[in-house]
Amino acid sequence: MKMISENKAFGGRHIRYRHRSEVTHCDMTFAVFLPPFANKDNPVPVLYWLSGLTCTDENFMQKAGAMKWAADLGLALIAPDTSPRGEDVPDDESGDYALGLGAGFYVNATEEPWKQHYQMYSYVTEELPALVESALPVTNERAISGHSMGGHGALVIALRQLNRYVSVSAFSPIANPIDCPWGKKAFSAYLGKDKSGWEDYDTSVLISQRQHTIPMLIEQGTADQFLTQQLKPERLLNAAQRSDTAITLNMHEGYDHSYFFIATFIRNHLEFHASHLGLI
Ligand SMILES: N[C@@H](CCC(=O)N[C@@H](CSC=O)C(=O)NCC(=O)O)C(=O)O
Repeated sequence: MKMISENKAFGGRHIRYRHRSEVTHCDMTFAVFLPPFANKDNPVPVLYWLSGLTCTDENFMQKAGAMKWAADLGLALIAPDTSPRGEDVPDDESGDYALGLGAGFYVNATEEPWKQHYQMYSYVTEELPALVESALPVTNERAISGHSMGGHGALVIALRQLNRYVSVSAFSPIANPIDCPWGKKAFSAYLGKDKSGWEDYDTSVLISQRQHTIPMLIEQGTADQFLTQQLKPERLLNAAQRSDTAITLNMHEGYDHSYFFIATFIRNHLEFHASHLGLI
């Protein structure tokens, strides 16, 4: 694991690393924020943040305003990239930002030409935590959150990886990817035309299948340009009602899909996770 940059921030450290991934078969970059006083004698719990379409590890750290609150709470932040990258890594030939580079959708692709590199589910749930927990002053107490495509990823991962995450939250998640244009295009490419495997990566389906007990917090702006065509948050409420699962979905008048919305409410989410991680 090679350090790319290190900057002091809010008394802690923002560091970017690059490493060879055995899972995605390419070099991967991720960012970490370590709060003040995190060291090998005092490892701290982690919030994993999954970003949305077109993002890298940088968007969240630079735009969300999360580091100040993470410093105060004693919480580490880890922000992986949103897809594999590199000369050998395929991209969408038409240049659609919702497929290929920056659009890994946190699935393990089964189809050519994607499957050699696009293994983001395994990367985020297995390889990256193992790496950071062995190399950095963090514990295996984990929470997970994300935005849009990353909100979808965070929810799916928390619902499938029982006991690996104590809490999950999301901003403007793609709630039912098997039934929206972004999700249908990505899942067709990565998972194939046979839709039987798609439901394993769909939050609304996973919630509807059985009662879930993991604490779940979701924010959604009413002025989000992707609200009705791509995100469909009402599907989460319908699914939760079917399985008697408790979720909190806060609708916010006038907020859009941007990081301005995330920055407005990120403190609540960090405190939500910190409370479940035993920090407050
Ligand atoms: N550039 C596109 C819009 C892409 C976009 O809005 N990306 C969002 C995530 S969308 C769902 O996953 C994002 O987080 N962008 C990065 C940022 O820093 O804002 C367009 O032109 O419409």
